[in-house]
Amino acid sequence: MSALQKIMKLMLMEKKDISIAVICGFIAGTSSVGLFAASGYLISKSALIPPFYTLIILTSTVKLLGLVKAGAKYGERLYSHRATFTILGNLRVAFFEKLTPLIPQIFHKYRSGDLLARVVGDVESLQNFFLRVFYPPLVLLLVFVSTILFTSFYSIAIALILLLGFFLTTIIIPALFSLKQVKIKGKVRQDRGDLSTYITEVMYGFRELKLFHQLPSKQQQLLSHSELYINQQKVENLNKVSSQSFNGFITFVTSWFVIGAGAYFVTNGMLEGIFLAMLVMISLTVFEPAAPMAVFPIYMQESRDASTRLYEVVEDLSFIEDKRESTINELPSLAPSLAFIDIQFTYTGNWRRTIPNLSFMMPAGSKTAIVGASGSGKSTLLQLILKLQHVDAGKIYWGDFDTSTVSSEAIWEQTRVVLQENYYFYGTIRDNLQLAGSQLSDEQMEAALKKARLEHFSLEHRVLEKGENLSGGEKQRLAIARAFLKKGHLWLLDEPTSSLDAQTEQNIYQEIFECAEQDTFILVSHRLQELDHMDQIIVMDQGGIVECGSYRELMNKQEYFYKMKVVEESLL
Ligand SMILES: Nc1ncnc2c1ncn2[C@@H]1O[C@H](COP(=O)(O)OP(=O)(O)OP(=O)(O)O)[C@@H](O)[C@H]1O
Repeated sequence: MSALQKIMKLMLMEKKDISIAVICGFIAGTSSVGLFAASGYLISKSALIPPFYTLIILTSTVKLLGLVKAGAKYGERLYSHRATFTILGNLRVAFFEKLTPLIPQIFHKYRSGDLLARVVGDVESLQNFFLRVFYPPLVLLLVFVSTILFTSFYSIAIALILLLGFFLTTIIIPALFSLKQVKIKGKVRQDRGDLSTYITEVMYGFRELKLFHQLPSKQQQLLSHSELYINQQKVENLNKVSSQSFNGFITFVTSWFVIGAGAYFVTNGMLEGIFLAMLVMISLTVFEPAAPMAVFPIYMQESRDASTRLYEVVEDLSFIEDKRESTINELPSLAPSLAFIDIQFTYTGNWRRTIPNLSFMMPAGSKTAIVGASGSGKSTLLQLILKLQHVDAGKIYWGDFDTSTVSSEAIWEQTRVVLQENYYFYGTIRDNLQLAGSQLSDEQMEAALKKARLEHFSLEHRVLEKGENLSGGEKQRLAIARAFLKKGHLWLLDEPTSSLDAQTEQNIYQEIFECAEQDTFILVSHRLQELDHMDQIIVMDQGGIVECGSYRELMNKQEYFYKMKVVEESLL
């Protein structure tokens, strides 16, 4: 199924509004033609001084058709726009639902600005698919067929002239202009993507750019991208307007042909003169719904490209193949054992294996510390457990469950996580804590703040975007407070206290160990303090385990861990 067919399927969820819009459009179109036809007939008829009641009937018909046209036009606008906004809403939701499971792998391939351009720009472009591609041709066809049938009762030749005008304005001219538009459109999309990428980079990197005095040059680049985009948009709009104007010109030429042919038929007695004005008026109005056809292929192409761009992201096979069918959506609420069997992993785009081959076991309820040099793969291991990344080969078992068959949500449900970088939302401390559960009481949240040594914060304390108004240590403690409040029996802590002073760190660890007494616990740490009460310590280097054992065992062995410890002690 092509991307556009998928959009069509989503669109047809709004069948009711679409049908009403088409019916109203048809009534508006035919009543408009009827209104002008009746006016033309009325003008001719009144010249013959008909009986008074004939004039009354004709003027009433004209008035009635005027009213029907206005009402139907209103209905058409109302239902077509209502359908459009609902369709856009459905589209955004569908796109987001497909996009979220692909995070974070998606950022290996697409920059956030590009994704933003697709979510905002491409979805926005698709509003034209319904408003200008899908239903106007339907309405136009219905109105035209009925008008041509009506006209052919009076003159087949004039009906044929109208038919020719129809082909020119709906097929030939739009096709010619669309060829030019395809070239322009590609450039516009490219420029829009570039501009959006630049804007997000300048926005996110604003502070660094300022500190490194790079802001003016970046701003200059941004402005030149913006100018390029604006110029391309001008060219694009000029092409659209030229197409519409030329189409309008052809409709007038058609009307002149109708007048000429009609006059000829009247003088030859092939058409009654009283109908001439009516037929000319019909030719002037029947092309009204044809005007949007001038831009039909342009919008058709735009919709096709936009839908392809949207679906190429969410159906990218390099992400999908990682997402094997998950059949288990719930894990037992117990401390799990974890087993890594011959796992191999490489980040997308990296030439070197991040984890060449690794196997080990963590019993249920055990406390494990993972230590090692920076870049040795410690955080990667946590990401693999969380299914934020997927192993290339090998298996990870959660108890008896092969995690490739377990959904990510089921794993997250049972895990309390504090990563190196945590996100803080704009709002209050309460909003940020409620991430751990929306039903949490104030007492529970205040107790968690106390355990994380943040008792000086009230739940109403404001938090700025990304926690800008919190210190590094406060951010870490807030993340730990969230972990205290979360449910789950596996703790994954990645350098959770790296910004804290030794005393606070010790107090918080005490609280964490108390809380996690029955749970499986994994701590990634640079610092080698407080590790003597862990059940096992894993020392990693270049993605592999170089040493493993209890604190005592490793110290007695006097190899990697011992040497790291000696270096650390000498630096303290
Ligand atoms: N998103 C990523 N894309 C590509 N490579 C990555 C990514 N994240 C990490 N790496 C690479 O994978 C390797 C292991 O990184 P990882 O973050 O697991 O190390 P670490 O031991 O946790 O380091 P640190 O102690 O500094 O946090 C590094 O060489 C790193 O450059």
